[in-house]
Amino acid sequence: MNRLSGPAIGLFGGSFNPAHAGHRHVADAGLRELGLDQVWWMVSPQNPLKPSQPAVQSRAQTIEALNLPYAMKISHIESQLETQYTIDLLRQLRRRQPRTRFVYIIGSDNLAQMPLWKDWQALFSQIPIAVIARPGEPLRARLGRVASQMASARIPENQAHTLKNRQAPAWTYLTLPLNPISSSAIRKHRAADPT
Ligand SMILES: Nc1ncnc2c1ncn2[C@@H]1O[C@H](COP(=O)(O)OP(=O)(O)OP(=O)(O)O)[C@@H](O)[C@H]1O
Ligand SMILES: O=C(O)c1ccc[n+]([C@@H]2O[C@H](COP(=O)([O-])O)[C@@H](O)[C@H]2O)c1
Repeated sequence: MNRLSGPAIGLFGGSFNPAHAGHRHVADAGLRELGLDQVWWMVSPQNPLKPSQPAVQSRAQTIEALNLPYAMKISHIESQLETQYTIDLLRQLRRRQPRTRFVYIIGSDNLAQMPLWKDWQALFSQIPIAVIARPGEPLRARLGRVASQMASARIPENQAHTLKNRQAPAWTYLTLPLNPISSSAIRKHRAADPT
């Protein structure tokens, strides 16, 4: 089962407009439930499926304000490699760090949306994926197209800590206590009460 022996790193991509405690909940799950050595908070320059985002640096500052623990890093790798699509980023990262055990981490809203991503099946064949349940999405995501198409590669939640050592395709769905926070709710609240 063990294909690589380097550090186990969770790749946690996001718009982070702004970063919030729900993101920390996801990254904590990466360290605790997946047993990863590090989680990289990769600030996406521009999610191809979202409207134009504020500058990367200003969004990164909202991550800094969360005072992340040592095992979590803010990463600008997507800006450095000039990738916009996750599959392109992963291919480059795997070439640059062939021994590292990368795990890709997403919230369940992104699993449901994944058929819109570039080459999503290739993404599953590149890297193990951990999906963290999110309010409003679990049933739709679990029963969605991606989950059913990838059903044979799914590993039980109680084996999540083995994901980092598995050959892709392999994924798990973590039904931790849900965290309801979202960036859009924060933006809406701020727009309504800018004081
Ligand atoms: N509360 C949460 N629970 C689980 N996953 C989350 C939560 N908040 C964000 N995520 C996940 O974190 C990643 C980055 O999310 P993102 O920066 O887009 O925040 P967001 O709150 O989803 O933003 P918006 O509301 O603007 O869409 C995504 O994979 C998303 O699914
Ligand atoms: O590769 C794609 O087609 C793709 C489409 C939508 C989103 N993503 C990635 O998904 C991650 C989460 O995005 P977001 O906006 O939901 O935080 C972020 O790293 C994006 O680059 C990737």
